[in-house]
Amino acid sequence: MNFIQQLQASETLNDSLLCIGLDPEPARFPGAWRGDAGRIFDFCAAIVDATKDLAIAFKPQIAYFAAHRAESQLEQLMAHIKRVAPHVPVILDAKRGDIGSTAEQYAKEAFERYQADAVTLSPFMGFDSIEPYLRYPDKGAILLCRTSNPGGSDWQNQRLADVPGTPRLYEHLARLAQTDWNKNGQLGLVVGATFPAEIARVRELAPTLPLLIPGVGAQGGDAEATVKAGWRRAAPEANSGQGGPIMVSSSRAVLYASAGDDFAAAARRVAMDTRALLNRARAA
Ligand SMILES: O=C(O)c1cc(=O)[nH]c(=O)n1[C@@H]1O[C@H](COP(=O)(O)O)[C@@H](O)[C@H]1O
Repeated sequence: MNFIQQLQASETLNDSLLCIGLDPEPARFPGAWRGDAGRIFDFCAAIVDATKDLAIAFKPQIAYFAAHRAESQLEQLMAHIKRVAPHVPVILDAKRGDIGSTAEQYAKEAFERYQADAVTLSPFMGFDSIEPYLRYPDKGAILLCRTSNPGGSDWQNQRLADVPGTPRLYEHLARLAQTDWNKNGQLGLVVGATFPAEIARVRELAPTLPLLIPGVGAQGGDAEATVKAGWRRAAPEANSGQGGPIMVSSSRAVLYASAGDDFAAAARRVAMDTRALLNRARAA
């Protein structure tokens, strides 16, 4: 199964559009684990175990592991997810972007070392910085397009020429990702839940691509507007050009729903509520 097929299967099996972000911060761990970077695996594994029937995908953020010299715990976590939730694809959030020869090493890191099903990438350096990832045709490569942070507007929302009607940078990228760059049909795009109008525009330009949509929960994005803007019912005919999956991602709101020993049960409750909210918007 390639990444898009994995997403379609997990959306159906877990009846979910919710991606759970794994951003472990030892300072926020519960009880006796607080401040203990040696518990990163235990914390994340408990969250995975509590939510594995609720998620379309998991998304570990590599910086939260590397900052604590916890790469071996990330390897352990990836193996754990494959073991207990083989039906839920894993996106390594690394936002890599570099010249081709270095990108080859990053691709190897994501797909061979960590066995990720997809990776997030910064497309700022152009197609040759993306191409090495396309040599793994079953894996997903998800390009930053219209990010959730306020500074996302600094570049991404600029027009390519100072002429009304000229595409904005994020629109140009969405079009390229849907067409010329998508050699093996494995590209996806990141669009922030904090900008629903732009999600709708990206969906117009990239009707079949998977969209990773962070920014609900802690960043205050509108979950309902996000689904309305990005989700389209798949048309019955194959290759109809519609209905790319969406993964609406939340990290802190799920992980730190409780600071107590009931953190995993609390994470499950928030994940259930968020999944239900997204599903109601999908049905509306
Ligand atoms: O690629 C991402 O996942 C990402 C893109 C983006 O535009 N905004 C964004 O917040 N993210 C990531 O999504 C997560 C957001 O976490 P919460 O705000 O806690 O839900 C972090 O790991 C960010 O690095």
